Amino acid sequence: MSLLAIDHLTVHHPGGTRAVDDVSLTLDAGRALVLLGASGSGKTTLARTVLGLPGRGTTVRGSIRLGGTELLGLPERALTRVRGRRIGYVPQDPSATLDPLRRIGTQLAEVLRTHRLADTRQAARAVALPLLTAAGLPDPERAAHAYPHELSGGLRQRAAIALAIAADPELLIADEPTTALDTLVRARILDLFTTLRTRCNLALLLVTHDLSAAARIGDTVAVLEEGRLTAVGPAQELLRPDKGSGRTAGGEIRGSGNGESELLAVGAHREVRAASGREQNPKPTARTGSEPAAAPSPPFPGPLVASEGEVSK
Ligand SMILES: Nc1ncnc2c1ncn2[C@@H]1O[C@H](COP(=O)(O)OP(=O)(O)OP(=O)(O)O)[C@@H](O)[C@H]1O
Repeated sequence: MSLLAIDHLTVHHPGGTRAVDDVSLTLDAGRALVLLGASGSGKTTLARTVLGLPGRGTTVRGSIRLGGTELLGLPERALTRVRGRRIGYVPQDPSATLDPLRRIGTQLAEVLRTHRLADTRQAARAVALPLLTAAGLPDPERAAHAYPHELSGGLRQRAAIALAIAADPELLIADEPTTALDTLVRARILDLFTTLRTRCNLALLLVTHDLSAAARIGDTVAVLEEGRLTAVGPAQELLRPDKGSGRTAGGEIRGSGNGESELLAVGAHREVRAASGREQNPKPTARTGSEPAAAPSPPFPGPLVASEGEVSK
């Protein structure tokens, strides 16, 4: 049984916009699923619906099961327990989850105590430092004492990731978590997700409009267009440029819609061009001050960006 099973999910926003249209996907423990699509394609609505936060006045149909538990229709109190405890959330802007007025360590301790994973301040502190280390903060003691504004953008996002994984969730949902970061830091944060997923058997649902981020995360990619699932498949297949043509298979693969890595049919090509030198996928680098070194790059053919009007914003 898959950890996450989304079945025939349809979400209407007030006013009638069908943001998610009959989407079925699955995600297993320890695996990654990248939701890739242009602005307005429904990625955030889908991810937030899994979190139980589709938005006021939305109509949701279908099914979302986490480890066999149906999430749709759960009372708010039960959903609150699921969020944080079973599903961790990393937003684009870490200030959405970090309180600017409290130290990082205090915020981590609160999450641990809320979910009854630590009874005392001392116990919470004992867990907080390894969590900050796991999130790649090079000086966890300092980070624990810091207020969010005292950390660089990359380290702040790592602190938000530490908060998201504090309760040892089974699923991590990250919505454009690297969009605000520069290219090098972006690669390192993406590699951190891969490290967490493989070391902690954490399933990752990553929302992005960025093909290079999708390629770096790898595993399975699901392409959304106007709320519909138009392709599902392994990143290596879906994002690989055809030899010499500069196109990917992403536009020509029709997914089965059930999240399995099966490539069923061939249609029109989606044009993709290689990035310029400045956008090159960064190679692993030595530690440079505040940011720890990146993990080795995944075996993808190189940097990719969508052509104008396609999957990039
Ligand atoms: N609260 C809302 N009320 C009405 N319509 C909404 C609301 N939120 C989103 N929408 C609409 O739903 C559709 C999907 O939006 P959504 O934000 O899920 O897409 P997205 O792919 O995440 O885009 P982006 O990358 O720009 O965030 C869009 O047409 C959007 O205008």
